Amino acid sequence: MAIEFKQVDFTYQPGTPFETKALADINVTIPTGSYTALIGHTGSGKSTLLQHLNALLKPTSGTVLIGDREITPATSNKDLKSLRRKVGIVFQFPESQLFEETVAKDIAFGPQNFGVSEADALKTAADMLDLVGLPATLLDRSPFDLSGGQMRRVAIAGVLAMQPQVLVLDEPTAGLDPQGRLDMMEMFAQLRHDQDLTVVLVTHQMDDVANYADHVIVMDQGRVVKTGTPRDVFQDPEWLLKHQLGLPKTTAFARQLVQKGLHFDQLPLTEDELAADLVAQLPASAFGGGSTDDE
Ligand SMILES: Nc1ncnc2c1ncn2[C@@H]1O[C@H](COP(=O)(O)OP(=O)(O)OP(=O)(O)O)[C@@H](O)[C@H]1O
Repeated sequence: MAIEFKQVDFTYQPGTPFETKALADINVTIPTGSYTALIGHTGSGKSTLLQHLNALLKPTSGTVLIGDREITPATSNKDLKSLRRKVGIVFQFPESQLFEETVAKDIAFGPQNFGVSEADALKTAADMLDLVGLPATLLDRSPFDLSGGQMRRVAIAGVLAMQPQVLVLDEPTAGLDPQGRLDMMEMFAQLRHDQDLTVVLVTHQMDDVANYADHVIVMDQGRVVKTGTPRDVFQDPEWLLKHQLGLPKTTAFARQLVQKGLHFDQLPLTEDELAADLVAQLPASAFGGGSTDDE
């Protein structure tokens, strides 16, 4: 399901001394099936834009097209339920929203709220727990007895239980250890593939953008200042610096190598790309033990 912003402005607390224009003239599309990363310096408007993806916020002016639904300043708050099902948002630290006695009940809460029978919702809960890589033995446990990473997966299972078409992730790996981060990012890639999801990821982790996204939206001071593939966005380090953004670690390392005289046709984005580029530049003699031609 595609989401399109047309000339969207958003102002917090208009007409008060606290009035803040958070979005200005946003014209951007999140294509169906894309893995879109939304990046930008703190305060650039990412969270505000994210809340427009399922009409938690409505534009002050302009239009957001979410699938076939058109959201304008005049859209009523009624009748947004089906939209909220289609676009599932995993907010930062979603585990803080767990509240039920058992893992099963927590995951089943959303579907039951939408009229699914208890038996069917509990069946869905079991399926979703499996989908997020947790064992069925956890179903009857209290969510509060789980590890932080497991709690987060349960919270994500609760969002997936609504069978969204678009999964929106707001800094989903914040606070996890490196292995936990990697596992979580791999899980989203797998879910996207298996569930045919459109994914929107808000992140400050440029490595994740390079490794997983295929479309990037860059924001600065409430405006979209660039859209493109990760390769488009990360080819101009000076431009990124100007917008207070960094490079993926691999790209930053490749840049150091360029300063020491190596050449890359394009700066590599991932470890695999860097390794392949370096190997291609090394002389055959660097590969010890392979050749017996001279003997
Ligand atoms: N509830 C609010 N009331 C008034 N102003 C707000 C509110 N929420 C955000 N803002 C302001 O809107 C602007 C955009 O904030 P937003 O949270 O969307 O940025 P962000 O890019 O998500 O930042 P971060 O990376 O720190 O999460 C900022 O100037 C912020 O101070």
